[in-house]
Amino acid sequence: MSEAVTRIQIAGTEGTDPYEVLVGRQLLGELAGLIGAKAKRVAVIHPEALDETGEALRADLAGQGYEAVAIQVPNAEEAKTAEVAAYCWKALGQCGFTRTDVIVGVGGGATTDLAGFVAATWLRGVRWIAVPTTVLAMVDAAVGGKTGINTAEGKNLVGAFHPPAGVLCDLAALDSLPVHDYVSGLAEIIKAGFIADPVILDLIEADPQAARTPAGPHTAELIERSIRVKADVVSSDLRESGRREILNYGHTLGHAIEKNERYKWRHGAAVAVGMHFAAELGRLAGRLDDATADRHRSILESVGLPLHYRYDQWPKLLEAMKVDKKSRGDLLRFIVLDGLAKPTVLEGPDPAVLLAAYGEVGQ
Ligand SMILES: NC(=O)c1ccc[n+]([C@@H]2O[C@H](COP(=O)([O-])OP(=O)(O)OC[C@H]3O[C@@H](n4cnc5c(N)ncnc54)[C@H](O)[C@@H]3O)[C@@H](O)[C@H]2O)c1
Ligand SMILES: O=C(O)C(=O)C[C@@H](O)[C@H](O)[C@H](O)COP(=O)(O)O
Ligand SMILES: [Zn+2]
Repeated sequence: MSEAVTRIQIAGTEGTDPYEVLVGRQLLGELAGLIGAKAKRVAVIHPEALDETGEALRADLAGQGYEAVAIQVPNAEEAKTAEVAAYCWKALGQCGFTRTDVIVGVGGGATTDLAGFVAATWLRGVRWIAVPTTVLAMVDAAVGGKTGINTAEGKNLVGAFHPPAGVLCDLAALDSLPVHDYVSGLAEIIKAGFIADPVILDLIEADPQAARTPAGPHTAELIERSIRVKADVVSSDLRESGRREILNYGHTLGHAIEKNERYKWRHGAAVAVGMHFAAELGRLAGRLDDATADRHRSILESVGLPLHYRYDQWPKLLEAMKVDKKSRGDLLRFIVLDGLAKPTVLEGPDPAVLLAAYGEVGQ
């Protein structure tokens, strides 16, 4: 694999600064430049699973003269709570964190969502840098400035648009990722393939088993292509006024499943079921051809992602979907495909069509 560093630009829009997503290895040397000369303090927010990484980063920054603190948070979705955000605010307050100081979020998407949210809210917004360590966080969560936490009522219901100053995707981090988490990230990569870049689908279909590990031949290309899809979308619609909604493909049902599972399912697994549902919905609404709809099942299954969820849970899922951020009043809205790489919005589908689509997913 090439040791070159790829730099992907995100445009600064709507009053925000441009920034870069770097993909490569041994990128931590880039951190000081991103932190900048004005910062005196740096807070490294990391999950329990990465305590050694978090502490090494803290020690390195302290060696460079910063007052560096490490803030350890729970793993995975347990970090995306108001209580954990309050714990982080307390730690920042206790070390006298000011508007020129910088937060570094190191971890998976749950950690970068939390760290970004803490950065967005502390003193009404401080600089932050994302160091994603899962494939999902590299290709999606750490890019684009959506930050947030969950509530009992739903996924990501509290949050802010607050782009990072930079994103460092060190591919070496993926070597320690459990296969279950690696595969979960493939769901967002496959999403990018269906909504915008079908070459992604071809690369995975060429050898689905190889795609399940970071040692696969196309790992860097899959990650970079997915980041480019996201970069293109968020560069033109940071605050989801329109086009950005396509990144929500599979998420309407996916988020409802996550809530129903009390956030114990991995996000990517729930989104995989959600994309299967969206494909069936597109097909039944007369938008999507059979071959592309069937391709969802085959590719998701080939890498080991789930297609199905409990049929008896439909009433609860329908209720949860009503608070999806794409809903307007009582109108449910879904991203579906008019064809491969042709995402569009389906507004207020007939409840019978929704149920029929779930009939293909529920078991
Ligand atoms: N903001 C966005 O635009 C956006 C986009 C997509 C997903 N998300 C969010 O991202 C979250 C999912 O992120 P995820 O799939 O990365 O899961 P995650 O953050 O829950 O991480 C999965 C597990 O892996 C551990 N981990 C992280 N890096 C590791 C490494 N290198 N080695 C070993 N263990 C490691 C974590 O501590 C955790 O236990 C969800 O909350 C989802 O809503 C946000
Ligand atoms: O960046 C976006 O926009 C997305 O929708 C990307 C999704 O993969 C991601 O899970 C996001 O957090 C969902 O956003 P939400 O607004 O539906 O909570
Ligand atoms: Zn997602």
